[in-house]
Amino acid sequence: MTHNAVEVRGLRKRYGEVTAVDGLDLTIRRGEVFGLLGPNGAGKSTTVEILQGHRARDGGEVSVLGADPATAGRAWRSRVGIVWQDESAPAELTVRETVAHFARYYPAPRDPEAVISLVGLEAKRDQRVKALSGGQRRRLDVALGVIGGPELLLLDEPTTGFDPAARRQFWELIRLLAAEGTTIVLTTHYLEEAEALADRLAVIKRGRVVAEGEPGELRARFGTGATVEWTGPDGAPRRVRTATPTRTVTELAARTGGEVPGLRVTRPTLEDVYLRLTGQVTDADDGGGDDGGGAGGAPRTEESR
Ligand SMILES: Nc1ncnc2c1ncn2[C@@H]1O[C@H](COP(=O)(O)OP(=O)(O)OP(=O)(O)O)[C@@H](O)[C@H]1O
Repeated sequence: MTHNAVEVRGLRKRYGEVTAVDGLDLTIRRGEVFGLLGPNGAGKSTTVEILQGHRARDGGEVSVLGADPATAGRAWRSRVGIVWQDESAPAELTVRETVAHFARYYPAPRDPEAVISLVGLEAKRDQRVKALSGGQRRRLDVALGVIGGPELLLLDEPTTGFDPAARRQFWELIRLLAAEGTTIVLTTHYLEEAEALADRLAVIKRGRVVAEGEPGELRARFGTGATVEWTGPDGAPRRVRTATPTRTVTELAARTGGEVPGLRVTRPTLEDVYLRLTGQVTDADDGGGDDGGGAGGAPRTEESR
């Protein structure tokens, strides 16, 4: 019996010639919110579909709530909540009818009215599904994902197409569910979403995990150093990446005899770390190292990587 909600070792999946998942390892603890990040085609949806038991794997070991999703039965299924990318709740039913209808599929469902309130659809409870906005529809999808009272909730890009306010409201909902003890796994392309929600996250590239940890830990591990920018004596912008920004600024200040024009010191964001980890930005793109100096140019810097 494992205390982890999800354990994946050496997972493999091919579609014909395409290797979608290529030896993926993942450990997701009970009670945590876990984010899966990665560029288009990295293998996130395939992985989530395998965890749901909706896609067969070609190799590796998978345990979800202590069972293998490939062979787990109905009782296991009722413990796992799923929010599909394209949910198709019956359009003619009202919100209340839809949630009550889905509740009947589960042995111990949550109270439909409470779930409608939880996802913030009280005001729309008697509205037909077809009359809901995209964001409201997505909330209904989440309501259907949690109506069975799942221990684990799997969400594939839940906030795609949300406006910023709807996204914030959705985050609150995820936090609420997490506070109630639900383990949550979500894929997202929004770095700020991963940072806001995830206790831990994994960055996937070409079907493998290239980094895993707490958002702050990943930033600290892979995003060391800082970028110092200023305006050179010729008026042109200068930029260096350095592990010792204070020293760089002190040297610059000594050189300019006081205020450094246009000075800006920035630390890498999670997005910077992510783009480097997935190879979508290189150090060179990112102003890494000595930029060549020029008149009154860059002070000597220590490379951070
Ligand atoms: N049903 C399928 N048949 C054939 N190839 C597929 C199928 N589903 C996914 N693939 C391929 O497998 C790879 C991984 O796809 P997957 O959808 O898992 O990635 P993803 O990380 O979820 O991408 P996105 O961020 O674009 O949703 C891609 O190259 C994709 O084209």
